[in-house]
Amino acid sequence: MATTLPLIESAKRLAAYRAVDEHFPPNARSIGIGSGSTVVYVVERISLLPRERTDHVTFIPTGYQSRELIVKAGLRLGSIDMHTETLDVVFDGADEVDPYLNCIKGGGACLFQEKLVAISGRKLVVVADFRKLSPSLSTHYAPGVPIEVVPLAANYVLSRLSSLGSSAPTIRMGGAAKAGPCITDNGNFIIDAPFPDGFIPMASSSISPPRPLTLKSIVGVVEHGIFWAGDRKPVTAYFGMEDGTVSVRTQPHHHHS
Ligand SMILES: O=C(CO)[C@H](O)[C@H](O)COP(=O)(O)O
Repeated sequence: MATTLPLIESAKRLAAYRAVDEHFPPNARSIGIGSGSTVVYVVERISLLPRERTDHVTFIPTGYQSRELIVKAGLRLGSIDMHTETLDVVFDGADEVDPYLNCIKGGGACLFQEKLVAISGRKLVVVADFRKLSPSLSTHYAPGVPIEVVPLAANYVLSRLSSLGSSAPTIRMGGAAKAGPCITDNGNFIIDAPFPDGFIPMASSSISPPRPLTLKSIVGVVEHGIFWAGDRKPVTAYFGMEDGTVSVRTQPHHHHS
């Protein structure tokens, strides 16, 4: 394991640097900054740009971690609730990405704000390493689909998810640093809901399949971590590969709405 860690970190960094180099607009006004360990390198790259390219840009975070990254890099912090203008671009990580660039997100429990910021952008640029590539959603990322729920409704949502076909959905725990459940930046719980292979249908970029939408109609579900490429503006994904290259993918079909 000691030898694979630097490889993965360098894969993340290569993907993030290339994504910034190709998508940070010359006259940027506002940029969304997502969450996770890969986005750290996005902010690192942005902070290396000439100040005149970043001085007038407002950076919109997707949670506390991302807010701290922006502040510590000396960049100008904004907030999605204060911001009405479409963001030029949103950079974010992902837990699993299928060939249509549909994603599972929420491994870091930030999926609600990530989705809010992603839909507020003109385009989404995903940065990840090769481990995130997946032929079909919910086959590679073992915990399944992260779902943010109002705490009072957690048991009800668990039972609804089981009857929908999720195998052993669980409330995410805080781990060593927190007794009891993981609490999101919005004060909610996360349920991780694994689904059997094929449950989440492979969708082309223009179709939002009906089944996952039923997740949203469960009382108590705030948001789920399936990011349909068709729900958003164009998506481009940068994957740092094992051989040191970066694989750039765009949606097979672009729909401009
Ligand atoms: O969705 C997320 C947080 O909710 C992250 O973007 C996702 O977990 C990827 O993180 P990392 O870059 O550390 O693998």
